[in-house]
Amino acid sequence: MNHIKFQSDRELDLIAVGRLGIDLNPNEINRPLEESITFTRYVGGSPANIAVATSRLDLKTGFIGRVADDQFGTYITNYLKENNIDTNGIVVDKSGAKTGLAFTEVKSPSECSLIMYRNNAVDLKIEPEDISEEYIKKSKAILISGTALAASPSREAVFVALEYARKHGVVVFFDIDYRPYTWKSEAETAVYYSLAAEKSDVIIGTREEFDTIEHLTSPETKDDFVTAKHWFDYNAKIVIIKHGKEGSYAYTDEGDKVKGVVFPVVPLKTFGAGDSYAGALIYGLINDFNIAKAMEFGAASASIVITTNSCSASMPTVGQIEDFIATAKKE
Ligand SMILES: Nc1ncnc2c1ncn2[C@@H]1O[C@H](COP(=O)(O)OP(=O)(O)O)[C@@H](O)[C@H]1O
Ligand SMILES: O=C(O)C[C@@H](O)[C@H](O)C(=O)COP(=O)(O)O
Repeated sequence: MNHIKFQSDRELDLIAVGRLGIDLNPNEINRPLEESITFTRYVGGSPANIAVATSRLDLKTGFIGRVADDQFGTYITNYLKENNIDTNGIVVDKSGAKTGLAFTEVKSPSECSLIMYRNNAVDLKIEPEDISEEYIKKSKAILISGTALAASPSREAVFVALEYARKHGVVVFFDIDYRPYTWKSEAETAVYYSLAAEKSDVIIGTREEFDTIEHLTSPETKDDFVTAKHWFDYNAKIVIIKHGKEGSYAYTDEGDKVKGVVFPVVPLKTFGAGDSYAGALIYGLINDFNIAKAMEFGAASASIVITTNSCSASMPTVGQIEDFIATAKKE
């Protein structure tokens, strides 16, 4: 049991809003990117990864976003359909904007980074008119990903989605998803992230990401409890603060603090942890798991995904997560 109130009479469980991109992961790893020659293409973009995760976990998942009017846009849309994600909220952009690319670097299992090509990125062309109130009211929850706040018209579209969600009792998950190269200034980042976080029910981020969005209001904050309490003063019911391989903490507006378990693994790469964690956590909360169990699902999903060379493609099923947890508990 958890205290998030999801409307039961909804066609969809989750609608993700925002970035649909492409990950290009090197096949030659454990070396600098300049020494990688071939890459494997995957659908990427944090909200896309999370949508694939929740759909793989049998949540009825939709998406609101824009794709480029080219082969990559076609590939992404087809991949979502193949993964049983409703694509009625996806708009083919005609402006000539291009799909955001994320080249990942795996210098070592613990030294991973991204080089992102996001000039004229099509995901930031999403417009307020792309947001359908009728579509959003069909869902139990929406996922907002912070990078969508980085530029107009995407920024305004997100706030329209937030208004519709709150109007129709749709739970708002806000994954901070801070990608610095997309933003112009720390102040602008903090303003728009704060405005969105104030309207959110569940906020998920790393310690560093919370430091970024609290840059203006409480720059000295580094304390998880102080961070969580700040957001409870608005609409937050749960604040999840992730700490990498040290695990995660959940704070509730009812005064609970829950430490998330970690499943130690030897990672192949570290990226993919956050999105797989978020997808499985959302699955758990929507299925009325208690917070500890939802976090356990998230941690297990993350540990599974970081032992692979991809993010979206390796999102696990419920059975895979349950088997992983059962095996880990036997060891
Ligand atoms: N090296 C690791 N080993 C095991 N679990 C990990 C590791 N890194 C991350 N995780 C799990 O994934 C969750 C999210 O990872 P984190 O790195 O904090 O987020 P992000 O990927 O968004 O930066 C963590 O809370 C933890 O449960
Ligand atoms: O969000 C992006 O554009 C990059 C992702 O597609 C990529 O898979 C990634 O970095 C995911 O890492 P995570 O945020 O740690 O899950």
